[in-house]
Amino acid sequence: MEKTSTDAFPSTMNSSEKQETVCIFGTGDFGRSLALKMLQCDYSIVFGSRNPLRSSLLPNGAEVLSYSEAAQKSDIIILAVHREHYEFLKELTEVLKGKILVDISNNLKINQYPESNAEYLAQLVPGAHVVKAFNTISAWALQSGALDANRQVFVCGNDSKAKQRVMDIVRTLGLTPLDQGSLMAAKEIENYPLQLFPMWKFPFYLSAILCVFFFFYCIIRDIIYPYVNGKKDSTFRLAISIPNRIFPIAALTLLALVYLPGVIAAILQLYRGTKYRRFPDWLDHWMLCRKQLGLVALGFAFLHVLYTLVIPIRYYVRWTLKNRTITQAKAKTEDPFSTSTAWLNDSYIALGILGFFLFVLLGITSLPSVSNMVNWREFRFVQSKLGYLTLILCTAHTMVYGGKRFLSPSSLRWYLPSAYVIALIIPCTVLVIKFILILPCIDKTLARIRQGWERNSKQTSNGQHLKQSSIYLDSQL
Ligand SMILES: Cc1cc2nc3c(=O)[nH]c(=O)nc-3n(C[C@H](O)[C@H](O)[C@H](O)COP(=O)(O)OP(=O)(O)OC[C@H]3O[C@@H](n4cnc5c(N)ncnc54)[C@H](O)[C@@H]3O)c2cc1C
Ligand SMILES: NC(=O)C1=CN([C@@H]2O[C@H](COP(=O)(O)OP(=O)(O)OC[C@H]3O[C@@H](n4cnc5c(N)ncnc54)[C@H](OP(=O)(O)O)[C@@H]3O)[C@@H](O)[C@H]2O)C=CC1
Ligand code: HEM
Ligand SMILES: [Fe+3]
Repeated sequence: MEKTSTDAFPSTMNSSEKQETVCIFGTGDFGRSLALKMLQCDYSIVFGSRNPLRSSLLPNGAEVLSYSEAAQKSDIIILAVHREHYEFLKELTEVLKGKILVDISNNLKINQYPESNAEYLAQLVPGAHVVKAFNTISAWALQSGALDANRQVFVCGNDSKAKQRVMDIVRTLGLTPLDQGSLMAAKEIENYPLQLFPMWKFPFYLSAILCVFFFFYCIIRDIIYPYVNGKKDSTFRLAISIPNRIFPIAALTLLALVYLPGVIAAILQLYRGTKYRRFPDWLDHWMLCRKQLGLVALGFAFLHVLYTLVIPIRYYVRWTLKNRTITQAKAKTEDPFSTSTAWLNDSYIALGILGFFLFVLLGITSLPSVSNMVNWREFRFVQSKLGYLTLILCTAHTMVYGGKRFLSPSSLRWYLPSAYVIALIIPCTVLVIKFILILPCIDKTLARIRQGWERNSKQTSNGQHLKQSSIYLDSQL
């Protein structure tokens, strides 16, 4: 599309303090809500409607005309009409020439049409300057003022002056415009409101897979095995014992998976000898949802702690203790006190408590109100260094919990080791690789690569450098 300057049209100011006149096509929900908000901000509003005389419920102070009459009143026209009805604009091509057409439309499905609604509009009315905006704001939020959750308005368009004027309106309405570039970005902007928690999808699916896998694993080891071998009904374990295995295991595994992409990235950088090559998409995406992975892990850790707190009041636990005491009294024997067991027991619980404390600290620093108070270095220190310490403590907690039984053949059931042994595979792998990576000789090379040094620097010209998008997580914080 050719870029014509929007200087040609002067902004239609009514008086010194009054804002300009803006035309809104369509008297539906969104058109009315936007008009009300704009009138409150001192704009003059002219509606364009199929039936100017029959339009009702319109905010006081707004004028209603036919589409072509309304278009002549302003050089900014906000199109509050569904894409399916854009056809009528073809007849207005002459009137709309050189005007700013703001496309606010959304679709019902991702990629519903081959081209974005805004690009389609630009094809329909080639003489106008199409700007995409407002589609992520709901009519209800505009009217009720409940915009705290999302004040961001993504804006894109090919004519920078037209885009600037729309961004000025957005700002005047008390919203935050975010320039997303040319109209080519419209498709992505239109997809935003249709995505349901995009960054949470991977963590949720992953935790669902982990939980299902360990659920069946525990059912086999803790319920089916005792039944087959001793006709014992252990189904009551489904309520607390098994969840209190699945949840901590999920917490530990997910925590390790937060730190695994960092070490994979480091290995890739070492192997390639440069930081200027993009990571594969899967790694990029994984890196970008580490915060969400971490928070889901924290949720599971909380559940584990709650389930652990109720252990002493469980009937099964009280019965076992009482029964053992009675059996010992009858047999006139007693368990000798084992200092090493006491040490192991206290140690694993202490490690769990400390690990959980740091875990919560990580969660607190990820709250925007807290992360905004610390600078980038401090945030990285907490997230990276304390994060690894959390992983070390939680892994140690699980290992010491295994204690003397850890890897002993007697704890195998149908050749299956205890669930926590499997849960330790990923955390231990991450910690071992991290340990290797921080060995001085490797760490030095990695640090140089991350400062921009390249092993084969002669082969790559500076102009071709591609920045890795995943490392820069600041936008997420
Ligand atoms: C409860 C909880 C909450 C979390 N909240 C957040 C959150 O709010 N936000 C968030 O982003 N993550 C969050 N996370 C995820 C995680 O803690 C962070 O992503 C953490 O930074 C990952 O650490 P890393 O060492 O693997 O980091 P990486 O960023 O992968 O860094 C690895 C190493 O490379 C270095 N490095 C990385 N990039 C560069 C570069 N471009 N140049 C030079 N050196 C570089 C770093 O100094 C670091 O030593 C959370 C995790 C948990 C468990
Ligand atoms: N509602 C919301 O919360 C949001 C809506 N949007 C977008 O805003 C646009 C308008 O949405 P909304 O106001 O909810 O929709 P409505 O159905 O409430 O309003 C659409 C308006 O379009 C006009 N129109 C023009 N031609 C036709 C036609 N052939 N058939 C029917 N109506 C026509 C009508 O106005 P008239 O009768 O005056 O001609 C009608 O009132 C959509 O593109 C939507 O995706 C974006 C973000 C949020
Ligand atoms: C206040 C903090 C914590 C306490 C008091 C605690 C206590 C316990 C206890 C008592 C057990 C044994 C449960 C049983 O006998 O069934 C256990 C097991 C376990 N804990 Fe913790 N824990 C804490 C935090 C954590 C954290 C933060 C993690 C990991 C992220 C974790 C991971 C595990 C794992 C993987 C097991 C083994 C589960 C199994 O297979 O039975 N714990 N913990
Ligand atoms: Fe143009």
